Amino acid sequence: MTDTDSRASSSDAPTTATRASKAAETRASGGGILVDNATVTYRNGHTALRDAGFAIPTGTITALVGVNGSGKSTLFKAIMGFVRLARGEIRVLEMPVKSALKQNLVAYVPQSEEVDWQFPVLVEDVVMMGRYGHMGMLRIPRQADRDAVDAALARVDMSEFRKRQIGELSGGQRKRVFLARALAQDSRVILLDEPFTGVDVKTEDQIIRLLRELRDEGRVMLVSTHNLGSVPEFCDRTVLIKGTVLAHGPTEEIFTQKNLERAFGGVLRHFMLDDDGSEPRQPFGVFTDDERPLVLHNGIAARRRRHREETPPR
Ligand SMILES: Nc1ncnc2c1ncn2[C@@H]1O[C@H](COP(=O)(O)OP(=O)(O)OP(=O)(O)O)[C@@H](O)[C@H]1O
Repeated sequence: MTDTDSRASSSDAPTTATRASKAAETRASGGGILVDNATVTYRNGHTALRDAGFAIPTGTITALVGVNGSGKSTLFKAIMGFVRLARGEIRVLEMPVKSALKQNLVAYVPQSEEVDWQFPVLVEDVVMMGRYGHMGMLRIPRQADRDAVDAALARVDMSEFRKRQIGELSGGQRKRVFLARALAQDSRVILLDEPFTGVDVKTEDQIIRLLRELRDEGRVMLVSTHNLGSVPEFCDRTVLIKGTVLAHGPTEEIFTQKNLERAFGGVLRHFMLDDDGSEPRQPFGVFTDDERPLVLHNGIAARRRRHREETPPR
């Protein structure tokens, strides 16, 4: 897909100073994802992403948070090489996007709306698609491919559904199948577009547990989500986006009331409550963009109690 027109100009050529700072960012990215000055302009002239920059290391889960239309999917498309950058650069695992894609290192778990659920295909066939890049031209699966599919289905607890048509599954089951496809691909970088939309809390917890395991295996995950309440629980880092990157870094530093207000403006429902009415007041703030609200106490994101015993995000 080439949804963009190229607007690169000679004045954007990197100077020695910018090259040095980019090298520093690449080191800081720890070989994960580096987005440097990335700008995407669609064919109709709309610039959906302007001079976006952040770096995330491997072995981490990063939330991509912003209002509808802030450029989250556009950023995913740019990392997947579906849209061209007008200027700037994206590097994945210290290589250009093209090379990373060629080596099957990047997997994408799409939003539900992007999938044709009426298309007659079995669950196991969807997961096998993750193996295509490992097969020859004729796409004849070998034992290693079948083993990878079996393992991936087992890991998301969907083995018993393997002969079902994909359209016959619930929303949460469909998400798990697409996660299994990413697992079968054995990619090091996994991009998840709204993995929690339309799934119940139990499935959401299952997905979060799996993402933590993948993080501990040294993979890098970028997760777009409107479930603000879940972000401090499982995302080590956060990228706040609104046409550009407003802020990025460790979630506890980025998920502040001030930053969230910048990212969401008046879009979020935001309540301020006093805890006991005593002076000086210690306000609770509740931000809600979806079914799971984010609770801030003294401007700091609170976590759900039941996750406190688990390994804290790094
Ligand atoms: N193919 C396209 N051509 C022109 N403009 C587009 C195209 N795709 C997206 N846009 C515009 O680019 C902006 C960013 O869209 P994008 O889909 O990246 O947002 P998003 O943050 O993923 O939104 P959501 O949370 O609703 O999924 C929006 O203003 C959108 O209308």
